[in-house]
Amino acid sequence: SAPPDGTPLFTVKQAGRRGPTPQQDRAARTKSQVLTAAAELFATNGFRHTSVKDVAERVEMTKGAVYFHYPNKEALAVAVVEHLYAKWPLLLEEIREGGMSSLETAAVMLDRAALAFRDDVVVQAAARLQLERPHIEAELPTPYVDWTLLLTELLSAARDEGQIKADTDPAAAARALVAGFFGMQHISDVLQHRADIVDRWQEVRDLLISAIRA
Ligand SMILES: CCC[C@@H]1OCC(CO)=C1C(=O)O
Repeated sequence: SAPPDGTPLFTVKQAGRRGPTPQQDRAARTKSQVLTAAAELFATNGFRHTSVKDVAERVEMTKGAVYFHYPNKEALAVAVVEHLYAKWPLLLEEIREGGMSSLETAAVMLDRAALAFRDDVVVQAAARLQLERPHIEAELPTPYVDWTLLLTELLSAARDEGQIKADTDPAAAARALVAGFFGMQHISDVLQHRADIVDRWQEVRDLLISAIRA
C-alpha cells in the first residue's frame, strides 16, 4: 500500500533504488574506455612497446586517470585477458537458450569464437598477451584450459546423446579442437590479420567434427 504521506509507491521505490549513481556510471564508462584503448595498443604493438602514457594519450586522459582504474600496465594486461575468458560462459548461456544438441553447441561456440577473434580487439589483444606472457610480470589466467574443459563436457554429453562415436575420448577430442582452433587463428592472424578466419575455421571444424560424428 502507498506510504502514509501519500507519496506514490514508485517514488519510494526510486528513492531506495540500488542502481549505480551518475558518478558510478561515468567511472564505469571511463574504465571501459581505458581497457579498450589498452587492448588496441596491446593488439597492435604488444605489451612491451605499450606504456601507460600511450594508453592515457589514446583516451585523452592523464596518467593519473588511468592509474585510478588500473595500478599499472600489468593490471591492464590481466584485465584484458580476463575479459577474454569472461566471454565464453555468457556465450554458452546464450547458445544453450537455442536448445541445440551438445555437439551443435560445441561447434557454434567455436564458430562464435572465430568471429570474436576476427572482430573484438580485446580478444585479439588477449591472444597476443597470452603469447607474450613470459614478459608480463603478472598472474595471467592459464590459457586453453577453460576451453578444453568446456568442450570436454559438451562432447561427453554428445557421446551420451549418441551424436558422436561411442569410442570417442571427449577430452582428447576437446584438446584436438582447441589445438586446431588455436593454431588456425594464429596462422590466420599472421598471414591474413584474421580476415579469412571464418573460412579457415570451417575447414578445421568440418574435418575434426566429421572424424567423431556418429
Ligand atoms: C579456443 C582455442 C583456444 C583459444 O585460442 C586463442 C587463445 C588465447 O590464449 C585461446 C585460449 O587461451 O583459450
